[in-house]
Amino acid sequence: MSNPSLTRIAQLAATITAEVAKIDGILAARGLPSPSLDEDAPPTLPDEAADAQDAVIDAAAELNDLLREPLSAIYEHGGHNNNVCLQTIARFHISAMVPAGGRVSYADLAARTALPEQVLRRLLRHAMTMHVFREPEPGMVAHTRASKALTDPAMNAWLRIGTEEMWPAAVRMLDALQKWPESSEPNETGFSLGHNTSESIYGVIGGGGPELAVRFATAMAVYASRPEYSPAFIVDHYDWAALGPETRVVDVGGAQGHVAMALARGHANLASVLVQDMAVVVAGADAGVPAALKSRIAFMPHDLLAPQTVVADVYYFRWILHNWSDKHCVLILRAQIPVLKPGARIIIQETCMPEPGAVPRWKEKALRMNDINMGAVFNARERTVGEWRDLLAEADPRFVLKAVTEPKGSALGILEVVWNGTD
Ligand SMILES: C[S@@+](CC[C@H](N)C(=O)[O-])C[C@H]1O[C@@H](n2cnc3c(N)ncnc32)[C@H](O)[C@@H]1O
Repeated sequence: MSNPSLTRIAQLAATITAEVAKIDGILAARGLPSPSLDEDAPPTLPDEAADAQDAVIDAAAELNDLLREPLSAIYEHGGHNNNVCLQTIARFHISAMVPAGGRVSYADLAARTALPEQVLRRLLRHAMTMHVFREPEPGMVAHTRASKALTDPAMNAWLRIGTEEMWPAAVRMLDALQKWPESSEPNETGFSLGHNTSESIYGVIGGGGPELAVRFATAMAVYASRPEYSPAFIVDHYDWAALGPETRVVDVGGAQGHVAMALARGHANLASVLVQDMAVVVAGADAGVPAALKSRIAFMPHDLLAPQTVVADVYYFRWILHNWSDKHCVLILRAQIPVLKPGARIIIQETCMPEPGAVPRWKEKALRMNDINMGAVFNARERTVGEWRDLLAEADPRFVLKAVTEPKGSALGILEVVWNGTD
C-alpha cells in the first residue's frame, strides 16, 4: 500500500525498496545469488519472487519515464537503432567469437566480420548500453549475461529471425495498412513490403530452403524455452489423463516436435503424438526424437489449411491461430471438421489478451508487442477470450468452448474446445 503523503516518485522508490527486499529475502532463503549481469549469472528468478519482480519492474519503468523529458523518453522507447546493433551481433554470431571468461579486441572482431573496426566498435558500444557485451578495458570486448546467452546457436537464431525477418516487417506495417486497408491476407503485410515479396512469411520460409526453415523452427523452440512459454504449462495444466488410455493427439503446426515430446514424456496415456507442419520444417525432425519416445512421436507434412486427414482424439494448436487473420482461422478450424468424432477436443494454447491495466504493465507491454508483431508479419492478431469465443462460433457453432485455463506465469492460456457434432 503506497503512502499518500509521499510524492509519486517517492512512492515508487519506496515500492522498489520494499519489493527488492522481498526478492533478496527469497533468494537468501534458497541460497541463490543476487541478480547480476556477470556472464555466469543465473538468468531467472524463482517463481516465488514473481509478484515482487512485477512490482519492481513496473515501478522502475514509471520512475524512468517520470524523471525523463517526454521527448527523450519517447526517443528511448522508439529505440529504432537498437536493432542495428542486435542485427549485427546475430548476423555475424559475434557472441560466439568472444571467449567465455575471456576477452577479444575490436580489431580481431573486425577482421573476422570484415566490418570496419570503427563501425563495429560503435555498434557494440551501443549494444553495451543495453548490457549486451561489456568493455572491461579499452579496446576489448567481454561477455555479460545477455551476450553469453547468445553464444548458444539457437539463441542467436532467435535474435536473427527477430532482427532480419520481423524488424523490416514492423518498419513497413503502416505502409501495408495504407496500401491494403482491411486486408486479411498474409501476403499483404509489412513483412511482404519489408522483404519486397508477394509471398507471406511462410511462403518465404517454405521456398527459402532448409537453412531459413530450420532457423525459424529453432527460433520458435527458443521462444518455447522462455519460462512463460514453457511446454510444462500444457503438460501440467490440462487434464490429459482424463482423456483415457490410448489417446491420439495431432499437434497441428508442431514445428520439430519440441512440445509433442514434452507431452509424450509427461503422459503415458498419450499413445501417439503426430506432429504436422510444413514439409520443409518436419524434414529430418525424426532425428531429434530420443529413442525412448520414437514409437509414440511421428511427423507428417501437412498444410494446416487443407482438410485434416488424420482421425484423432485431440487436435492441439499451440501458437498457430495467432499467426492468422480471423478469415484464415475460420478456414483452419473448419478444415478439421471432416475427421472430427463427437467429443473430439480442439485444444488451443494461445495468449488471452488482457484488458488494459489488468496485468503488470511490463507484461502487458510484451503481449501488446506480440500483438503488433502479428499484425506486421501476418495480418493477424492476439485475441481476448471473448474474441476467441466469437471466432469459434463463426467457424462452426458445434465448436463449444468448454474451459479456459490461464496458468499463473504462463504467457499462453489453454482453451479446451469440444466438438459437439454427430457422427
Ligand atoms: C509460431 S510457430 C508455433 C510452433 C509450435 N506449435 C510452438 O508452439 O512452438 C507456427 C508453426 O506453424 C507452422 N505453419 C505455418 N504455416 C503452415 C501451414 N500452412 N501448414 C502447416 N504448418 C504451418 C510453422 O512452420 C510453425 O512451425
